[in-house]
Amino acid sequence: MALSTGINNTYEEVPDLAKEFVNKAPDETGQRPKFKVSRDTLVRTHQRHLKLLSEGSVPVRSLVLPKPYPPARGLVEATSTKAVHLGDLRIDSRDGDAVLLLRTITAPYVWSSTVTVAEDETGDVARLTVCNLEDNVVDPIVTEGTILAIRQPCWTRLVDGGYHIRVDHPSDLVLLQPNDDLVPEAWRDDDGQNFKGDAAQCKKEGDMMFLKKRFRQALELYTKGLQHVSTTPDSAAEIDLYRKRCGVSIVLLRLDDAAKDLAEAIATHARSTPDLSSSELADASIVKAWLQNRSTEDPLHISTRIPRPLKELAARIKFDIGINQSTPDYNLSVISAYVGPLTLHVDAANYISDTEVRETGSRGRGLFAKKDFKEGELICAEKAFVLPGYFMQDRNSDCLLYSLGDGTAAPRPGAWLFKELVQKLRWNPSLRKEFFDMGDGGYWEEHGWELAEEEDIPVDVFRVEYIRRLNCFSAPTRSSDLLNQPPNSNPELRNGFWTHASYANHSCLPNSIRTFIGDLRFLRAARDIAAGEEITNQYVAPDIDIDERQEKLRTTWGFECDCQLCIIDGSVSEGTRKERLRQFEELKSTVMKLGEKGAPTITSLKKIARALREMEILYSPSRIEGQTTEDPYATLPRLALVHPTLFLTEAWRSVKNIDRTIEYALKLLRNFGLVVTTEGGKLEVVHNAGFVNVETVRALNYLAEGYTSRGEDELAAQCREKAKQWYIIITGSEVGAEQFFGSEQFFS
Ligand SMILES: C[S@@+](CC[C@H](N)C(=O)[O-])C[C@H]1O[C@@H](n2cnc3c(N)ncnc32)[C@H](O)[C@@H]1O
Repeated sequence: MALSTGINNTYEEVPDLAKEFVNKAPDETGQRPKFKVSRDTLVRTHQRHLKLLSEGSVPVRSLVLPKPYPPARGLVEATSTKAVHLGDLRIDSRDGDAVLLLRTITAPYVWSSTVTVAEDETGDVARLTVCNLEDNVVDPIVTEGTILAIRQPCWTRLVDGGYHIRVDHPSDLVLLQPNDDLVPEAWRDDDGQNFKGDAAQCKKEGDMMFLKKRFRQALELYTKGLQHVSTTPDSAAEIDLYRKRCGVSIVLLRLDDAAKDLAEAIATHARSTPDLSSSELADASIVKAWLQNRSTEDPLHISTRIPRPLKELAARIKFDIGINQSTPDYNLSVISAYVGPLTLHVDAANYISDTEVRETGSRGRGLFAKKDFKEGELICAEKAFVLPGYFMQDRNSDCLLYSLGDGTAAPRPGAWLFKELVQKLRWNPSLRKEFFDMGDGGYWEEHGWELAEEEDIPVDVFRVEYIRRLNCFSAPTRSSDLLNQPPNSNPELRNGFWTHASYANHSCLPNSIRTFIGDLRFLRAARDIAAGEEITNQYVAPDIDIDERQEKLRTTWGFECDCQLCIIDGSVSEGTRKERLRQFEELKSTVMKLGEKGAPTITSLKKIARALREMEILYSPSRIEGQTTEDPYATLPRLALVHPTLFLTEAWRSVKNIDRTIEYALKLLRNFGLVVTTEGGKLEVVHNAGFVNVETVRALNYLAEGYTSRGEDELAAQCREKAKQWYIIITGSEVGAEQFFGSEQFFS
């Protein structure tokens, strides 16, 4: 579908207008709408929008979250709910017990949200907008004739002056079956349009729908088939229908339902197999518990005692829910070869057992080592809770997320992650606890919302978004892919969510490095870590300027870093800080101009080296308050010096000056806080501040080249060894190392 500007499309919210409206329009809370729109007008407007949609007259998807309000809680029951009609509703005024029954009278418009026209029992009509639904045009959820219960309904004003019924939280919308107790008598007899075949026909028709990607219709047909076999037992058909419905649920990320159906399929198979009929496999609740227990163990040997198709589904469900193994046992080259933009999700168990989450004292909870880890060792590996897959190049997948409550906005990676998180949480109550245990920045507590002991955790979309923002990570398809990007390219990264490793707090001087291969996220030790030590990670590479650095951490994650680098950078006088930045910018522009002229001359390099020496003075003890002799930067990164040193290292290398290349490569490592000595022909990293990155790997490789040229082969080999170790730390595995190191130009 070609996207257009969406002119005349009033179903699509324009975020800037919506923001202005929310902040400036007079408060009409509790009032009745000023006018009613007739059924004809609503339907006509809707038909026009359906036409726009089919013509592609839609803008980029904008998901707009209004000002926060809590979701409806508990279950909708015919006895305990307060039935209301459209005529009873007020503007922005929600009653937690009220339920509005609606029946849709049009096909849905599905783009940024699902929009339809619906009537209540009295025949009154309204535009209904359902946001945050995992809806699509091919397989819509709210089709014409759907009966819905809207919880805590109210009128919401539209920017163009109209009114609609808007639903944001998944629990505020309940799709009802025509025979549900809540459904009014007059709407009950809708069976006429339904498929009337027997179990076999339901299955056949369901398969057809599945092939057409009409997954929800397939689900309905398999359910109907199962209703048939409940009255005319046929275990083979029953197993088949449960298995098929399980497969559809997996596609729709409904893992709880999938586990339930597969458990039924396995139990039915066991009951109808003489050898198994009296085994635990005949008890669906035991099988379901095994499917969801997060363990790789199979003490009942379930997977070896069931037919292959069921075994494969069991593996699929267990991997998708997440299983934990106690050893870091991964074939990374196989996993890496499998992974691609369309195959992000790998079949692998998590390894998290040698780390634990506990209170830190001042930074909330943190991740801690349960054993000693050597530099480079895998600390933990974890499959994503959610990592959306979509085509980066496809404009149709463009999507933006706006939160009108706090005025924030997120581009496509965050928007899709939000959408998929809502979907996964909505359909899998068993996975909610681990997600909602993550920090939401105090949002839920601030409002005084608490849950009863046994209460199902509601999917509050605003809370989901707070948790997403504070805990998600940007991920490339493979970390090693980033090494092959052209300089200064800024590839779009996906946004994903990993629950265990996300407890690692930030430090600018981290002891672990995170990497990604598909949806597997690895943490490796950037230096030796002792049992009991907190594991830290750089959320973002620190800015040179401490104020900018803290500002970024404050606005994105709500804290200021107090690592040793931040303490020392923060104790430098403002004058010196400004001077560092000024000299850095000046040098940067000199270097850029030089780059434009082609190969640098020796004279120009010497000039830059002189300027760098002057900058080094700005890091001397005399420049730091209260310091006289001791150098507070002795083992700390000197961030303003990194880029000029990097330039000089590469420039000396390009003019084949071996001694200078070695000198500046060592300086580069030092300026990253990696203090390296080569005394006695032995490479030793005497201090490692945690800045292991592609530049430091390259610096080691340049050292190896240089020492080789000087005939110092032993030292060169040690540099190469270290470079390879660091390559694994920064990419997660040794895949691609040969290509990376082989492509480097050696001195001739
Ligand atoms: C991804 S979570 C880490 C786990 C978090 N500490 C918790 O208890 O859920 C990110 C949040 O942790 C806290 N945090 C992370 N690093 C921190 C640090 N260096 N100092 C203070 N707070 C930090 C901030 O509240 C941040 O929003």
